[in-house]
Amino acid sequence: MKITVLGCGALGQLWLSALYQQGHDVQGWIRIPQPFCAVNVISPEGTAFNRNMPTNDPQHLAQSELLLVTLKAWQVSGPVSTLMPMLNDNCAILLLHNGMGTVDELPANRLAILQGATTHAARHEGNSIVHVATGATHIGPVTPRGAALSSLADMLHNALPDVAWHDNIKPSLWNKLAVNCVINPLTALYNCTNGDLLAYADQIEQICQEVAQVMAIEGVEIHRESLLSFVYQVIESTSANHSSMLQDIRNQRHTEIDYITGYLLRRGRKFGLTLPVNTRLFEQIKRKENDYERVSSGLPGTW
Ligand SMILES: NC(=O)C1=CN([C@@H]2O[C@H](COP(=O)(O)OP(=O)(O)OC[C@H]3O[C@@H](n4cnc5c(N)ncnc54)[C@H](OP(=O)(O)O)[C@@H]3O)[C@@H](O)[C@H]2O)C=CC1
Ligand SMILES: CC(C)(CO)C(=O)C(=O)O
Repeated sequence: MKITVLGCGALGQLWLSALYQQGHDVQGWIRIPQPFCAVNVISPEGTAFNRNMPTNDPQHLAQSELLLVTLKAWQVSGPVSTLMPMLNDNCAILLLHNGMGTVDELPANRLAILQGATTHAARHEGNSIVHVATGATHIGPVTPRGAALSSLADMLHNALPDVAWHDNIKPSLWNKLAVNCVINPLTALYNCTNGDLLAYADQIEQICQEVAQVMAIEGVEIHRESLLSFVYQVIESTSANHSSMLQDIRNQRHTEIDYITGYLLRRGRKFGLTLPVNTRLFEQIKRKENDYERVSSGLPGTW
């Protein structure tokens, strides 16, 4: 299959190497137009994949059957909107990122758009991407034309297992959002590993209670206790992790809070819910983010 992977960071390189090794005709799409990028991936078993892969070929993009988007949530709408007019009518777009709400930012279109959530873990180490842990990727349609594309899950599964297809992807995305609403802001505020969050049971329960309220109104069937136990399961299975938000804050990078807690608050507000616990967490993370973003933009600290 002809595929373009937009965003050649940790997840992007993982997919580029896996799809290439499965025999697919794959290119990357990077910010700086250049004809290739180095893809260096170290598998969980320690095997290295090192290869220069083609990038930014407009003809390859126009013929692609899949645009796999592995950008951070806040990076998605700009480049995807720019590339959309260059895609053919039968090209599917698969958004693979933490958080929700990016699909609402895209211009009106008739394309097949899918979204997914993954539990694979990969991180940058020097010039390489270390595939720290294998996991599962859940994908499904977020526009009507995506509904017929379950065969994509099989193709992706053969490259980087496990991949599961869901006719209704909403519950998987909301469950992942719940996990991120708990783990990401709390670890960033307490500057701790995911496992250390076991000491904050009351706060975890309050966050989950508010998320469950919004999920119920969104029509996602959920029991408060099972959501809580799912969140604890992830805390335990990723206990040694430093969450992506903690890493973003430590490295003074823009976080995904607007698409995690921010998305929850926007959906809650639509239904008249105030969600005080998540609102406070959102404000605390934005304050941290604003501190360094204001400094780097050269703006004064107060206005
Ligand atoms: N890594 C992981 O283990 C997991 C990640 N996720 C989620 O997946 C998403 C991607 O994460 P991850 O791969 O770690 O992130 P990375 O930051 O490693 O990758 C994003 C890549 O996109 C590039 N990029 C940014 N803007 C553009 C643009 N306009 N055009 C082309 N490329 C661009 C970035 O380049 P540059 O660096 O130059 O900005 C970077 O290489 C996030 O939502 C993350 O939360 C989910 C589960 C696990
Ligand atoms: C599941 C979790 C919390 C793992 O660290 C994650 O998705 C992240 O760090 O962004």
